[in-house]
Amino acid sequence: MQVGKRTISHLKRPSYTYENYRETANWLLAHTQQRPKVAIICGSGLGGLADLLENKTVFPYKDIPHFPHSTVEGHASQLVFGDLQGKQCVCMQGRFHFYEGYNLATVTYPVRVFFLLGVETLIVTNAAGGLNPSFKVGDIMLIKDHINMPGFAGQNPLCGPNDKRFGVRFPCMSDAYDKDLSRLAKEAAEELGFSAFIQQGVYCMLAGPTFETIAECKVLKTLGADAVGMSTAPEVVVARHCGLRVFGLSLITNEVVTDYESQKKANHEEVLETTKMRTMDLQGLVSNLLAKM
Ligand SMILES: O=P(O)(O)O[C@H]1O[C@H](CO)[C@@H](O)[C@H]1O
Ligand code: HPA
Repeated sequence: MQVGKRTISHLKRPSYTYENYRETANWLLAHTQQRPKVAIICGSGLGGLADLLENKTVFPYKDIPHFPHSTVEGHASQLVFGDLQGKQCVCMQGRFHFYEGYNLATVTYPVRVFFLLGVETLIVTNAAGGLNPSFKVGDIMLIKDHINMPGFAGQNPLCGPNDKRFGVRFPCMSDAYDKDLSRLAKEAAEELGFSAFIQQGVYCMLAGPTFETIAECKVLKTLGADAVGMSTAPEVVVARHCGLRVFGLSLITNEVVTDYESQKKANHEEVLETTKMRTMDLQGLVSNLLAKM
């Protein structure tokens, strides 16, 4: 991991002020004519989604005031503005993870900036391990709900003083994932002939960076999780706090290991390989969803 001055200041940073978010948003508004209503966060290996955009303006994260940057392979570090299906969008090519050493205020920093840019809908994507035995590698799971496991242990991005300019102290999370958007995505997938590999289910976030033990996978299954990853929940919590509509999808990049006799081992290379196989399909799905929104 790079230990440049900038990285260290982000790791240590306890929180941000409203003015920090505002400065970032104002800087972006001054540097692009685009006024996005939709933001897309690309998961590991899923940065190709930004290729969908037309009339692009690209900002490396390092040039954007207060913006963190990604340290994980499969995550470029740039914010891409552009049009998709006639809608102005902003796409994060590279997200931030708790396991990188960032606190959750940093992990979720872009989401509040999007809110201040006028974004109304957040599309989150991730690579995830399949827990549900009926899931196959390469399936796309529309996220119905999540289990924010770090939240159980006190790591919720909304811990700390509440700024009412973003949202209420105790936000509801029983409606985290927008049902209408999910229905539209299902329709979009059916039209594209994707029904054979579309699933719906519950995403469980663990802190990472270790992949799960066999016993942990067994626990997650009994908790009702269908897929497991190391992201997404904090971004969704912060998005819902400030009133953004959320649609999420997980690409099932690997089957988790639940058998002590198995020789299989989870690894990031397999994760990235699977994302390559489904890149075009994911682009088609997101594009068709945007057309319906
Ligand atoms: O959630 P995204 O960013 O898609 O990445 C997933 O893939 C990586 C592990 O291979 C972890 O970062 C996990 O969270
Ligand atoms: N576990 C956790 N995170 C992941 C996995 C997994 O199996 N696959 C991709 N991200």
